[in-house]
Amino acid sequence: MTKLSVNINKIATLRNSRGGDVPNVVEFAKDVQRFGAQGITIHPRPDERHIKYQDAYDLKSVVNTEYNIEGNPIPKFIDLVLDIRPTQVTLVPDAEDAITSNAGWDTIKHKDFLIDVIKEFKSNGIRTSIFVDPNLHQIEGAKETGTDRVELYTEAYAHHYKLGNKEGINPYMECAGLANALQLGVNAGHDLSLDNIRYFKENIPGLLEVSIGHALVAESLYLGVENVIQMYLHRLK
Ligand SMILES: CC(=O)[C@@H](O)[C@H](O)COP(=O)(O)O
Ligand SMILES: NCC(=O)COP(=O)(O)O
Repeated sequence: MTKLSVNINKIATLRNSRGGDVPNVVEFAKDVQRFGAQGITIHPRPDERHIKYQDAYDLKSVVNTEYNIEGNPIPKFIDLVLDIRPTQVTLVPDAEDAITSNAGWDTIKHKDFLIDVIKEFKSNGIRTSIFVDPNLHQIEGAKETGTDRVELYTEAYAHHYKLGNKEGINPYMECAGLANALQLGVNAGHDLSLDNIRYFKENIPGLLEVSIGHALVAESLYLGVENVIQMYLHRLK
């Protein structure tokens, strides 16, 4: 089974555009869990332009599914995650000014850093995942860091799929196969959508979790949040 973790960054973006508390991210998290989502993902960025650090604390008591916090492990982020102790932390090598995540880790170059950070999170009982491009060397490098899982960066898959280029799945199949063989768990995320999720799920062995935000919120504008969650769950069976 593949778990659906709903990324609620975009709900915070909408709220922040007015400066008040509408829509309320905590209520939204409660609702998507009630509608069947098996996880909540947030990705606080250093400028807090969408999810604020306080949101991460406010969500702690209401997330009764898997709580996944993503981000660049700068000291402030590490402290936040150690304080909250979510189910999972996903490490993403974001530049401070990145509009959205745009690359996976170089697990070879940053091996020593990743080993240290991952050790600290795991020794505090937090499952770890690292965001990687679909590249076999990076999967091998990830294994060396001691991480529990990898999150495959699916932007390229989504792009190829939209162009009708089904072979875009191939590097992801190979990387997931290697990760399975190395006993690394496989998550995936970025630009996954109702259109492209079924083919991804059908072709990726051992897909444990997908985190989806941007498309899911956009689709919900037309179809409604509850319907959209049900549609994802159906495709992820
Ligand atoms: C790691 C990843 O792909 C997502 O967390 C994505 O970057 C969401 O972040 P934004 O909502 O800031 O685009
Ligand atoms: N880890 C990926 C994520 O949380 C959501 O990415 P997107 O669906 O907003 O592109």
